[in-house]
Amino acid sequence: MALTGIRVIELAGLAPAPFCGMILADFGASVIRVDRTKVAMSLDNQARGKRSVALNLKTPEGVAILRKLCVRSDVVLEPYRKGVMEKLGLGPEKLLKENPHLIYARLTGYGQSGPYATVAGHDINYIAMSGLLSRLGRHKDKPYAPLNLVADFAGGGLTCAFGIVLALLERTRSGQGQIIDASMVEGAAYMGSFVWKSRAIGMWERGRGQNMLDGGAPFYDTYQTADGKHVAVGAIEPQFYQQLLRGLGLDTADLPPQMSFDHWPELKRVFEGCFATKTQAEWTDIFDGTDACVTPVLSFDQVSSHPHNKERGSFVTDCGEDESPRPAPVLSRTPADPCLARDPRIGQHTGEVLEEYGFKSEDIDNFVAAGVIERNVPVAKL
Ligand SMILES: C[C@H](CCC[C@H](C)C(=O)SCCNC(=O)CCNC(=O)[C@H](O)C(C)(C)COP(=O)(O)OP(=O)(O)OC[C@H]1O[C@@H](n2cnc3c(N)ncnc32)[C@H](O)[C@@H]1OP(=O)(O)O)[C@H]1CC[C@H]2[C@@H]3[C@H](O)C[C@@H]4C[C@H](O)CC[C@]4(C)[C@H]3C[C@H](O)[C@]12C
Repeated sequence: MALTGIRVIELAGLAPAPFCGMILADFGASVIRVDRTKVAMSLDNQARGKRSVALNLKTPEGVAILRKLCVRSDVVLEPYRKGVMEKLGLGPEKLLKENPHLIYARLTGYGQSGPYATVAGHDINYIAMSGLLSRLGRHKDKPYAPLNLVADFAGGGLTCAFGIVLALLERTRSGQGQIIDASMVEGAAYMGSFVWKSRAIGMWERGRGQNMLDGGAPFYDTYQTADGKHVAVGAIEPQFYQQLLRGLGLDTADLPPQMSFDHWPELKRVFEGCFATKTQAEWTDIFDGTDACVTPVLSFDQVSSHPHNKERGSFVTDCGEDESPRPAPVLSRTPADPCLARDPRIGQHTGEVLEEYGFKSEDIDNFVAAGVIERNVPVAKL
């Protein structure tokens, strides 16, 4: 796999950093998640392929152990509020001095500087601060956050993983590590570059929910079908729009022009009436194989058995029968090979990892006795 041989230390966080760690693990990195001790249950549901070490960083021994892990690693990924790592004696200056090759990734909401740097926040706050949230939502409705996808995962976890891969690539030339300041506000804003830059051509001149790609246009929206399900319509280009009208049994001559903003509400009502006459499956039969850009809105239950996704193997099932998306994109020679074993328990790999990093077994036993680390070895079922 592309990242085989790369050693990553991920400090356990809420959602964005776990996703970043999972991406790296999916593509072959050895990812060790450092969990707190005395925790009943992991919050990490993106733990695929990771190992867990339970370490009390509020002890000097715990800090020393982490430093030793970082000396022999390529990447450390930290998801805490600005200043937390420095307070623990684990700041980047110190760790990079001990290991100049280390890539020190800091994944936060507001970044490492500025008046908000130390303030708590979540995805919705970060997309609000990026400007994007002001553009998301329906006409005459309040701004609406699309799950916690934009900042936490696209602007956060994925962007940070990209930064790590860039730094690893650059390190092959310079031999040096570096610090990555991954702010979810900036990651989300950057992901929104198309929106920013297409303002110049008037794409967002109208209010929220009244533009072509934000639910304003009748040819770029979802519609309810006769069985209460939905279809998604994305027929932007005139030649595809014509195919949409053909499938709906509508005649261009009876309708206002596609790009007449003032007629969009009226045209939407026409489309709503049409789509309400047949079931989702019936519309799928009509539109499948055409360029009308109409697709069923699939539920999580339906998605892996759709013939297209099924043929490509777009979803994987783990040993607990849980389905999830396979890693993307697909690399031809070195594709990801996601681990299908059960997620690690907190501290499941403490002993194994510490031995791998050169700790003696008697020292490991002493750390356990002192409450610096925890081992949680699963009991074999007979
Ligand atoms: C799925 C839910 C997650 C939702 C995601 C949400 C929408 C997001 O947007 S996540 C993005 C959040 N923002 C960031 O990550 C930005 C950067 N980070 C921060 O700004 C902050 O970390 C913070 C604001 C997120 C949290 O601040 P906090 O004050 O808590 O922490 P910090 O200041 O960073 O300091 C950390 C301290 O911890 C110490 N530490 C760290 N490691 C160790 C260690 N190994 N040993 C000892 N100490 C350690 C460190 O030193 C710091 O100490 P100090 O403070 O003294 O300096 C999930 C959200 C809630 C979940 C549910 C909930 O938990 C209840 C259930 C629990 C159960 O177990 C499972 C089911 C739950 C229902 C659970 C389910 C889901 O997981 C959630 C809903």
